[in-house]
Amino acid sequence: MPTPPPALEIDGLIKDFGPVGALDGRMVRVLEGVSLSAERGAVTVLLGANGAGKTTTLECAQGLQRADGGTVRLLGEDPYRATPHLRARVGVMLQDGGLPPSVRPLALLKHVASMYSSPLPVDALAERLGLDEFGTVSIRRLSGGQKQRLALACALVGRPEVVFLDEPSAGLDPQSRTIVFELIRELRADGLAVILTTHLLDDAQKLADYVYILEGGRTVAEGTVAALTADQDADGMRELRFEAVPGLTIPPDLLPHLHQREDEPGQYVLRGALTAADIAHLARWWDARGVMPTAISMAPRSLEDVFLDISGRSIR
Ligand SMILES: Nc1ncnc2c1ncn2[C@@H]1O[C@H](COP(=O)(O)OP(=O)(O)OP(=O)(O)O)[C@@H](O)[C@H]1O
Repeated sequence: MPTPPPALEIDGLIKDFGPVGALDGRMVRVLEGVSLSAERGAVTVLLGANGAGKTTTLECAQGLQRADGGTVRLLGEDPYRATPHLRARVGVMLQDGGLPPSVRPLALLKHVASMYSSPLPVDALAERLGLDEFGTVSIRRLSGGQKQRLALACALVGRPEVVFLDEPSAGLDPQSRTIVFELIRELRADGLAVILTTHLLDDAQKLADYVYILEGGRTVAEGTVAALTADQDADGMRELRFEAVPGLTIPPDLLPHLHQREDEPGQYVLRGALTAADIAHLARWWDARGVMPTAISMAPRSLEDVFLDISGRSIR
C-alpha cells in the first residue's frame, strides 16, 4: 500500500517581517529556509531557543501568515488559501490562548464545539482536562495553566486530524502536565498528526517521535530523539552531573577526553565517553581535596547536549 503523504510538508519556508522602524524601515528575515514534515500518528516537535522561529513556522503552517518563499502544504492544501473544509480538519492551540476574557470556559467550549459537524462530547472532554472545576467563572479569572487547558480543549473538540500546540505545557503544574501529556499520547495513538513547539528539552524528550531543531530561522538538525542523542563518535556517551562548592576546576589532564562545564555556580557537568575508571579518578580527586558533592547523577546523552553541540549554547 502506498504510504499516505505527511499531514504537513514545509519546504524552504522563508518569512520576512517589517518594515521595522528600529532597522531604518528595513524588512527582517525571521525564517531563512525551514523544511520539515509531520506524519499522522506521530508527535513532531519543533525545538529551539526563544526567537528561533518556532511560532512563526507554526503560524505559516496554519495559514495565519503568508509564506514569503518556499512551500507549505497542510493536508495537501496551501493553508494560507485554506477552505473552510480544511480549517475544520485542523486544531490550533495558540501560545497566548487567544481566549475571550469575559466568556465562561464551558460556554466557550460548547460554542466552539457547535461549529463542528461531529464534535467530541463536551462534558467528557471538560472532565478529562479538569475544566469543570472552573467552568463557570469568567476566563479572565483563570490561572495561566487553566487557560492552557481550556485552549487545548478548544483545539481538540472538533476532532481534528492535525493539531498544532504552541508551548502546550507552559504554565502547567506537574499534575496538569501529566494529564496533557497523556492526552497528547492518546491523540497520537488515534492517528492524529500532533505538531508542537517547546523550548523545554525534557518535554521534547518525553513526547517526540520526531524532532526538528530550529536556530536562527533555519532547521539545523532533525531526527528521532534516539537518533539525535545517539553518539556520533564513540560508544557510551554519557553526562555526569554533580553539585559541589563553586569554582572547582578539574585539571583538564585528569579527564582529557571529557568536556566539562559549570552550568551555574556549583553545578558541574562532565560529558563524553565516560568510564567507571573516570568516575574513580574523579572520586580520588575529590577525596584528595576534601570535596564531597551534595548530589551526583548520570544520564545518557540528552537532547540538551545535542542542542549544545549544534548551537554552542544552552537552550535556556
Ligand atoms: N511581527 C513581527 N515583526 C517583526 N519581528 C517578528 C515578528 N514576529 C516575530 N518576530 C521575530 O521573529 C523571530 C522569531 O520569532 P518566533 O516567535 O517565531 O520565535 P519562537 O521560536 O517561537 O520563540 P519563543 O520561544 O520565544 O516563542 C524573533 O526574533 C521575533 O522577534
